[in-house]
Amino acid sequence: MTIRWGIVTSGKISHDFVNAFNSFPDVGDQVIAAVAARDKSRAEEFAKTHKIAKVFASYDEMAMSSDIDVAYIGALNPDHFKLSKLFLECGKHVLCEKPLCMNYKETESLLSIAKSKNLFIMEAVWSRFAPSYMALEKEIQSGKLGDVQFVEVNFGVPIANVDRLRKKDLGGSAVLDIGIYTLQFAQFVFREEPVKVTAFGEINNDGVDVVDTIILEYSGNRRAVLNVNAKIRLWNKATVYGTKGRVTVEDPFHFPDTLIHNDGNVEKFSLHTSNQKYNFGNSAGLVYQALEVARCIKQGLNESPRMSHKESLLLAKLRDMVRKQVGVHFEVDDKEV
Ligand SMILES: NC(=O)C1=CN([C@@H]2O[C@H](COP(=O)(O)OP(=O)(O)OC[C@H]3O[C@@H](n4cnc5c(N)ncnc54)[C@H](OP(=O)(O)O)[C@@H]3O)[C@@H](O)[C@H]2O)C=CC1
Ligand SMILES: O=C1OC[C@@H](O)[C@@H](O)[C@@H]1O
Repeated sequence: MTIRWGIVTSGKISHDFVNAFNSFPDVGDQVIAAVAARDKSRAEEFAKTHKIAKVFASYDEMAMSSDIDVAYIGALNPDHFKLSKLFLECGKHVLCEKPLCMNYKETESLLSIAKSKNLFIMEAVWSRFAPSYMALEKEIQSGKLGDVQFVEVNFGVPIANVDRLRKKDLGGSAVLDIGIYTLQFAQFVFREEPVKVTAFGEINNDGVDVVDTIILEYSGNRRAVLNVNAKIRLWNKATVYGTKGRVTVEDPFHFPDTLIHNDGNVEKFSLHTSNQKYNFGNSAGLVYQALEVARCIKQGLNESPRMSHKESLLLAKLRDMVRKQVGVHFEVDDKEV
């Protein structure tokens, strides 16, 4: 069974996703079959660049076609719910860029639509499929660190002036865009809902958070301190501390290629290099989530155990809690889904 992908939008991350896919040595029985954009000429240009066979004049046309099995949604945050819903209701599986939705309400509604249609959907938290994350999980589960007590993560990228980050109507929010990676890292380590969330930050003149400091408290007085910053570049690493030692996930922790183990051993994970031009760091790693999507679809799964629906719901809940404390409110928060 060939898995046929339909790329939704001709944007930067869609470019990176297709580049990562096409440059990977073996994607198995999968193909990038089609693309759709708001404007057909942009879709045609995208298709020409990436040698994609089919171009659709609109998202709706591709959703209704029988030419694709799964949609990759590379749209702006406010359109994730609408477009994922469109493709699900047309019987297509979905991989939607992070954050899956603007808030918990949308996330819950979208996942229930997928369940009712018996279709696969996943939030593209691509970090979870990094080979280095598999090694990190093994290290934590091995007991070498002892009992994990503390996690600290920094994620600072100077993108506060990028429209999709700084403008509320485009879904701008540091916690939605980059803070999600720090939250998912803490959840990857502790695997339980925090008992307390404390957050404070800075908002811009559009009411969008550009800096967030988040403290997650877990059972047994375990904690995570997350520094999120859209104004300046930080040393974007994550460290997991236990009673017997620590492991550091080097910059960029959100898709790392280096782990520094407690004994000082530096473990490297090479990404398939190619002459592709990417918009974002380590984007070659975007292919690993696509391999997982295909695996799950072929096994008839509706979700991936590595980035489950429960996890997406919890991340949405935590983002809503952070936004409430920092003072960021979206119009969509007042709407019934
Ligand atoms: N996984 C990762 O590493 C990354 C993930 N992302 C995520 O991907 C998503 C897109 O980010 P990115 O690719 O940088 O975004 P872009 O600025 O490239 O825009 C993506 C698409 O959104 C549509 N769009 C652009 N402006 C508007 C607008 N004003 N109103 C409505 N639609 C518009 C266009 O679709 P069309 O082509 O159809 O016209 C565009 O191609 C975000 O949700 C972000 O969180 C982003 C970067 C990295
Ligand atoms: O997901 C992402 O990766 C890191 C940053 O580039 C951010 O803006 C983007 O959305």
